Amino acid sequence: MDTHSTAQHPHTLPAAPICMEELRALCVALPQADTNAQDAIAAREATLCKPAGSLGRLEDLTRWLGGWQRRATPRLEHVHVLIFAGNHGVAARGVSPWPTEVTAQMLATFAQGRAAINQIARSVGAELKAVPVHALAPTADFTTRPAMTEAAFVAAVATGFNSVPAQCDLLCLGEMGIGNTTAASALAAALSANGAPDMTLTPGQNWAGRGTGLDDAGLSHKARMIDAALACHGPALGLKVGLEHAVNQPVADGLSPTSARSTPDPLEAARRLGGYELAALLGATLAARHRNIPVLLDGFVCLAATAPLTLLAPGGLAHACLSHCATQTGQTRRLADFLGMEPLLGLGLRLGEGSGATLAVPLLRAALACHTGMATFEQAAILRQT
Ligand SMILES: O=C(O)c1ccc[n+]([C@@H]2O[C@H](COP(=O)([O-])O)[C@@H](O)[C@H]2O)c1
Ligand SMILES: Cc1cc2nc[nH]c2cc1C
Repeated sequence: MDTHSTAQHPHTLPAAPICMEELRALCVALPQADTNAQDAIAAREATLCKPAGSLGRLEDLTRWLGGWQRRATPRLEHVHVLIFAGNHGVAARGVSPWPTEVTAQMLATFAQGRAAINQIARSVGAELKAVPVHALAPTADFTTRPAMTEAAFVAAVATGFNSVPAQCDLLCLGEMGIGNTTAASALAAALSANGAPDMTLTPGQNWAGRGTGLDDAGLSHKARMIDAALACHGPALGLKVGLEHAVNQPVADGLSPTSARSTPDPLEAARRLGGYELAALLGATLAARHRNIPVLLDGFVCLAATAPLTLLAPGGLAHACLSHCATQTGQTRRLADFLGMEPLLGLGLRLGEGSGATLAVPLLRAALACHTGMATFEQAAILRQT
């Protein structure tokens, strides 16, 4: 029995979902943070020898860790990095300057311990695992049809769900997949329209970024491909397609723009516009929530992949922190603002692989060290002026 755990969690650990209905049920029946642990942490924080609130977000992070770990004394002994890798049919449309072979080549590099994330994980004392999803077979080109079948989407979610280690104090999530910033952009555009007045989609150019290094012409082409995907799937998702999306694409599932459903479905958006590794990221984040594990999300692709959780249940991503935004004006910032999340780091990071999430681990270790190691005012014999 763990003496630091403040309450027995009432939630039994669910199995991975095997169909959309089970997945949806798991996404809406989420355990909440342990408020007893959070209150105990806040109470101790107030006694520590520093002006109240002077450690800023570090104080919030300790409370966040404890609340989701359900521990008044959180711990960071077992920190894991999980990278999900997948390939994308839309890559055949020239949306990335790199060939899709790079996805498998980087997986081999992770296995050899020679990628950036291997060095970062080692340097912060985290264990790394990279998982190919759907055997790296590409999704369908989502500019003309859904990226995944329901069965393959749910199987990829289950891969992520089942990859979360049983003994884990903090999970850093990352991804690898040539073309996946186009999928993330299309998904972010669709999901953010969920909150827009009248469900109107914003143009692809609002969501397209340079990814792994597109030039200006490549960036415009990528925005057009995102618009094509939105034109194809928007109506079936109940989203209003604007003129900028009208690029003579076939309309998905025989729906016309005027026969749009009135209830948008974030999981259906993820199936149509996402990718296998994005689905696995969703599954891992969902499993972490059901297993009391706080999560660090690595940038834009991870954020877009897991955004359906927030749209399906209020606070669905409350157990997750966004590690970084490369810039203050890019699409990660836009999506973070939409989801009400504030990144921990900047640093101009735009690698992926879980690099930003893992770089944030020392911040959490420092926050925890302050919380557990500092003297109280009483121990330090410090009195406030009266
Ligand atoms: O995380 C980021 O900010 C980020 C920005 C650009 C590219 N990436 C990585 O680059 C790959 C996708 O880029 P692209 O241009 O092929 O869509 C994928 O492996 C991501 O991990 C990652
Ligand atoms: C070389 C390379 C390494 C990566 N790591 C994550 N995404 C990547 C994309 C490329 C192209």
